[in-house]
Amino acid sequence: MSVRIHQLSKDIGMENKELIALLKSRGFEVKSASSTIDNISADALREEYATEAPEPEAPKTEEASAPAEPDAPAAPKLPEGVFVKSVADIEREHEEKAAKAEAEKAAKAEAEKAAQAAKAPKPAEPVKAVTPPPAPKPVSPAGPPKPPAGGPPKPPAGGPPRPPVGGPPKAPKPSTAAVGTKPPAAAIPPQAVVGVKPASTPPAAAIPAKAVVAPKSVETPAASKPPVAPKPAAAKPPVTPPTPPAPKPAGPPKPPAAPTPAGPPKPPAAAKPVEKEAAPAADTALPEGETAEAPESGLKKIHIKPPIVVRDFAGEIGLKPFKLISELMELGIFASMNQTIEENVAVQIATRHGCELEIHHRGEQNEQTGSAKPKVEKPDDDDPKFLKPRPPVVCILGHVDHGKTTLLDTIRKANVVSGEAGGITQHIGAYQIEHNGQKISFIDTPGHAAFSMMRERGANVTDVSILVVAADDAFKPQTDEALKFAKEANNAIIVAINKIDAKGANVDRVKQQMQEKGIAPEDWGGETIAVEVSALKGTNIDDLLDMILLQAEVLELQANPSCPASGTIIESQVEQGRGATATVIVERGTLKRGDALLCGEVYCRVKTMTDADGKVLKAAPPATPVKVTGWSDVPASGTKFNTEKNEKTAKRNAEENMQVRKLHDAARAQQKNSEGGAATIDDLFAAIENQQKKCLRVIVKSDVHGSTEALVQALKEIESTKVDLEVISKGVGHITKNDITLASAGGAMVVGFNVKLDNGVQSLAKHHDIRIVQHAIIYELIDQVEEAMADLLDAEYTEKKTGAAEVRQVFSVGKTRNVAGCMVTEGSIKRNCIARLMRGGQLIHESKIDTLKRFKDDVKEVRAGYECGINVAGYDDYQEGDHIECFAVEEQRPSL
Ligand SMILES: Nc1nc2c(ncn2[C@@H]2O[C@H](COP(=O)(O)OP(=O)(O)OP(=O)(O)O)[C@@H](O)[C@H]2O)c(=O)[nH]1
Repeated sequence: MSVRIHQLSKDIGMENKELIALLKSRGFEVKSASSTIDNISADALREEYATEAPEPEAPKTEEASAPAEPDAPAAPKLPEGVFVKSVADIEREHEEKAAKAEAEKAAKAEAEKAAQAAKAPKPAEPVKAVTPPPAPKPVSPAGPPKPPAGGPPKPPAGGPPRPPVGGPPKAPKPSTAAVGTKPPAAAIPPQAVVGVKPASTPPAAAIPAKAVVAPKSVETPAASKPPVAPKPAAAKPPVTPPTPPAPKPAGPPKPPAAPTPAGPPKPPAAAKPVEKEAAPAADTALPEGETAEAPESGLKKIHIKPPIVVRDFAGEIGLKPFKLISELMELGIFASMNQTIEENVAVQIATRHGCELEIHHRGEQNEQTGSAKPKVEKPDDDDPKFLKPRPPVVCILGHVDHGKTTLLDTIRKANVVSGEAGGITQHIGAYQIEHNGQKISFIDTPGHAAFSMMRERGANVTDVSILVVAADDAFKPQTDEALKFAKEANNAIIVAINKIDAKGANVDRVKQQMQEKGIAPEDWGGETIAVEVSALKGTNIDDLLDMILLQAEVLELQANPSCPASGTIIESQVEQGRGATATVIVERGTLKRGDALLCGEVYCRVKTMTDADGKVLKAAPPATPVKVTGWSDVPASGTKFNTEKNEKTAKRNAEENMQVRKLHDAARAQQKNSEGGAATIDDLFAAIENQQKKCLRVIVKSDVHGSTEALVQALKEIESTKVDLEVISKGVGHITKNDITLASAGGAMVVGFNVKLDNGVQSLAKHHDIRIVQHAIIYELIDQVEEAMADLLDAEYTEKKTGAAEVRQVFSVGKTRNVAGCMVTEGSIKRNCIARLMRGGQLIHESKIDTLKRFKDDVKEVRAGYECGINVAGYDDYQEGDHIECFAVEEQRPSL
């Protein structure tokens, strides 16, 4: 809506020209009386001139009616726009100015303070609170307040300050009101006020606000002018004092929608407590629109636990996995959704997406947040007050056939030896016995060299090592090795000098060797307990047990039986109908049925627990060996296990461990590849040579995990410069059809130790021409594998000199043929054997002997010391003194 100039000039009682000039001076683009200006500006002008117009009449209406007023006639003579101020007006103006100056000061000071809080106190209130200064006339809250001049973009009132026209009434301006309400004015930072709606009609709101903002509001016409009443007001004095807004302060306060810093003031909070409120607001309360989440860093915290899998990580930082993958590619990292990424890469990506990454490693406690994975065991698990005495764990070590199993058998009063293939122990056994009311746990370890790893493992989980030395054989290499393990494991050592009943037993020799090896026996002045026993006859077995308990007492063996169980896998295998089983030693806590265990990449929910005699146990306290079923796979012997919260957690952690391992494998492979790139020429030749080498590929299957390990180790130790051995797969359990399929694909043979064949395996192997070697004795098996390796080599042939003859005379036979008359000087000459004719040490001809005669008869063989006639095929130019040497070619088995 717009208003034409001529209409407006009528309304405000001004000449068109004058109005046009005025408007031009105020920046309006008006040319003629038919030009228009916007309604708001027009209203502002009306208001302005309506305020001024009544001035002359202001001095009381009643008086105005008095005709005899001496000065009255003079008034009209004054030039337009000029008015005369009364003394009171002038005084009031001075007061206002002073007050305003004060207000400005205070406003500045407080505005600075409040600027930070930047929160808009309620602007409406000041207006409301203001009692208009000497309102010259009774005011009728005539008409709705008009939209402010300051509201529209072109505030017509914003022009140069207009000289007061209307006289005194001009004073009651909002600015004055603002002065009167210092505190609010001060508290309101400029920005906060901008856009603030006044208490009256929403659009008009800016007026009081502006008045407050601009201390010079007295001179800011539009802003400072009170809203003008509609037309009629122009002629009459009904000045609209600032009060009008007051009645409507509660009017539609703007919805606090605009959450900009300059957002609307809060309607109620308003005026008075502004100062009080403003200050604390700066510290604590955040302005609306800002979330409490905006910390100083502005980063969202993410807690994550490695391995960092791409898909999970994408979810955490709110990215689509494919987006994350492409970002990783930008960084030169090629990872699929299920692969893991390095921590530093994750941190980099997280930061890029406004997140702060906090990585909690396994077992690491987050001290700050406490949000890391809860510890499996209480920190006070090893607090002395929880510790209770526990049985000793004893291992029996020694050279093969020195009587370890017999000793254990005697101790257990059970015949274990007879059940063993080849009479040797080939896998670890763990048992518990009771002696004098006290328990002792035993671990039996194999003595064969191939099982040194298992022996080492046996020594590492035990407290006491019994070193069995046969009195008739004394210390052997494996005895020394066992001693080394026992020392390294920091075990107490007891030497059992066994077979004292045997013929040739020499206890002193053993003791002598003990002294030489730094474990002098007690009766020789040393500190090592040595017990002379006969495992076979049971001699001194009780003494040995007494000594074990004595050692245990000295060691003060204790453990907390109340905490979650943890321990070590002694041996593991796959058993028909039971799946993966493992013999474990509980080291801390009590293992119970239903417990969830984590062991590297394998987890378990304990299904059954049995002791060495097959007795089912419900709980296994510290130092108890038990066989556990319920494993997800065969756990590796020698690895530690611990109890997890539940099966789900155990499974998840096992999967994580697997991820980590795969990551490491990949990294290692990558490193290997990169190292390969820097090969020297020598490496290249070595590689070519290796390629020319034959290679026997094998799949190893064995009854228990430890035996598989031992067998693989033994196979790798087979030395050969001609054939390599590569184990392409190893496992526990019977030989299956899968093994044959794998062997067929990989060109391998299957090596089975102490295992049987599944149904149909034999025929499948025949069909695929796969060789299977199996044996229950490890060294027999190793021999067979060596043979298989040698079979890959080409046959070797050797020549053996079988005889020699010297040519004494040359005879002609027929017209063209000659025969050498010879004396056999060495061995024998056979027909058809390979012969070399040598002359003066030089080879003249090599061929077969096709004619061998004794006198006139053809013979097959002529021995040394006899004469004979010889013809070497394809040659007849013999000379006296030539030598004929005969050879036999023998095929020899290739050696490794
Ligand atoms: N005379 C005599 N023979 C014994 C004694 N102890 C064991 N033997 C015999 O020694 C042989 C080997 O006994 P094992 O108990 O199998 O020996 P080992 O040390 O367990 O052997 P590996 O299991 O192969 O390490 C068996 O024939 C036993 O009968 C003993 O005290 N006296």
